[in-house]
Amino acid sequence: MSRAGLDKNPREVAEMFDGVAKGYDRTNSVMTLGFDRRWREWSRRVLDARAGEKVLDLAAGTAVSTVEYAASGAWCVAADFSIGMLLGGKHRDVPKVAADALKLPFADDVFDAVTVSFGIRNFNDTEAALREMARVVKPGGRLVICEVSTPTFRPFRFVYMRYLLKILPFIGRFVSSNPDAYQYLAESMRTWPDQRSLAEIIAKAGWEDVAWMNLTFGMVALHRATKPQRVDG
Ligand SMILES: C[S@@+](CC[C@H](N)C(=O)[O-])C[C@H]1O[C@@H](n2cnc3c(N)ncnc32)[C@H](O)[C@@H]1O
Repeated sequence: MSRAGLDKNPREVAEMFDGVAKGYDRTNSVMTLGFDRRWREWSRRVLDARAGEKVLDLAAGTAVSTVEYAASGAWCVAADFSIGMLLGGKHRDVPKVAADALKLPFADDVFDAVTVSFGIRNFNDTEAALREMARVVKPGGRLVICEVSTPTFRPFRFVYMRYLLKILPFIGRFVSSNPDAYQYLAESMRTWPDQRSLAEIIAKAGWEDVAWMNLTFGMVALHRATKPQRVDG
């Protein structure tokens, strides 16, 4: 079965996710020991979507987070370029759109908020995607990113980087239909920027008030930011 390389070729990434879509939700819960529920819960709280708002859940996969945001009464759309993943979430009653994060099929300034959970690490140009997200969000609109990150407690970080990420592909052999994808998962996690570096990329892409909070010892981080208000004149 296919896996993407670290150049994150969009076709390879989409094919890889098509290949793991069946059973993705279950595998995800097993691999995270159920912590994914808590991380999604925190994302929902930080996003703070309200009735009447329009929210873009980008790289939404099976729309597992999208339905959680939609429970607030906001209009939430799940966008992803893996049709397999979107189909995997067909039982979830939210609008779904096939879309590439680097070329979104939406007009400028239409969403109140944009969010990405465990997706941005797979984009082949992080900064360009962040600029594209800023384009579709209204001035003053919000960005929330939930992504794996770098554990903050030094001894744990050592064990995590040295051992846990190494056994991930091995575990993938037992729980996934595409074990090679778990090799990619471990490699992409090891090479992903830490909390501060990602905050700098977000700011460089034009977002302001960038801040983050660590979840589960920093294994996951939630970054939030705001699109600057338009300056007249
Ligand atoms: C690990 S899954 C996360 C899915 C979901 N957000 C969740 O929290 O379970 C990553 C998703 O990112 C999507 N993705 C990766 N690169 C993308 C891109 N350039 N445009 C749109 N979706 C992308 C993949 O297709 C996949 O569904």
